[in-house]
Amino acid sequence: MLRAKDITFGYRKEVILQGVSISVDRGTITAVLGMNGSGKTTIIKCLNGLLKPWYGVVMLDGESLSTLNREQIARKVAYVPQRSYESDLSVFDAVLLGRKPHIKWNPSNIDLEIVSDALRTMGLEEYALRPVRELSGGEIQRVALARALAQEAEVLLLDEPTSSLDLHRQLEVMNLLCELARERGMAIVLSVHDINLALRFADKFLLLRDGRVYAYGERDILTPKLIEEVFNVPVVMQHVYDQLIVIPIFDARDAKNDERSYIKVGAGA
Ligand SMILES: Nc1ncnc2c1ncn2[C@@H]1O[C@H](COP(=O)(O)OP(=O)(O)OP(=O)(O)O)[C@@H](O)[C@H]1O
Repeated sequence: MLRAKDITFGYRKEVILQGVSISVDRGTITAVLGMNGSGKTTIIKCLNGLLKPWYGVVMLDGESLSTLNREQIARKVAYVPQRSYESDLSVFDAVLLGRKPHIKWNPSNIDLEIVSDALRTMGLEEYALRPVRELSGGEIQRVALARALAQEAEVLLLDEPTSSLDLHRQLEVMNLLCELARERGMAIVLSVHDINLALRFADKFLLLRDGRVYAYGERDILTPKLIEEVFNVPVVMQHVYDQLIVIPIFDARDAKNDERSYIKVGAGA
């Protein structure tokens, strides 16, 4: 559905991404992982055509993104940025904006129904008439997700979609994304810092380090050694209730030498 080949991109003269390739199939979730500044947002923006790669090509359903205009892209690709906007619009109108690529003159009853469905799915019905700027960070993040749902795109690109959500909402949103992938066949790419959330819900993993692909593949590529190399933190991986989890470990001797490198996760870790 969405393929990027050998993407190289930089801001001004500085190279940020080098030779990044990714292939996203319908019905799957790909998690993009890496340290702060490794290029996760940048690759997601390249996949959406918001940034034009210096080299390489992004193909959307067999067509090069560079040959499509914003509206053609928006009919197929929805993008939820990391920092969602604060706006004077009501929640309903903000979500209705998701229908823009489909609306000619006025929204039809079908458009309004789709917006209502998206609000319902994201648990936002009671907020429909409130201005977005009065909502909490997590509520605004759900508005952005509702708008992406209303867009009815086949590809969903999400930049840290769970970063402002409480534990309950994180699981709710990730389960919803799984449902969208499995039942509607959407191709989903998300950047995420919570490696355990990624492990639990994603099918494929793209690990970036300094703008290059350090590893790319299915769950079996994620080993403690690889995670340590990418995040510079030693970890162990354990099964808990059939769920593989990553636990950062604390080495007192090394931490004494370099406090920045290690994260303490609690006694006995
Ligand atoms: N508009 C910009 N102009 C110049 N440099 C930028 C711009 N946007 C990002 N960068 C730089 O590009 C690099 C990659 O940024 P990017 O936002 O893609 O990283 P990220 O992996 O998403 O980081 P984070 O986990 O902190 O969100 C960083 O060094 C950042 O400072």
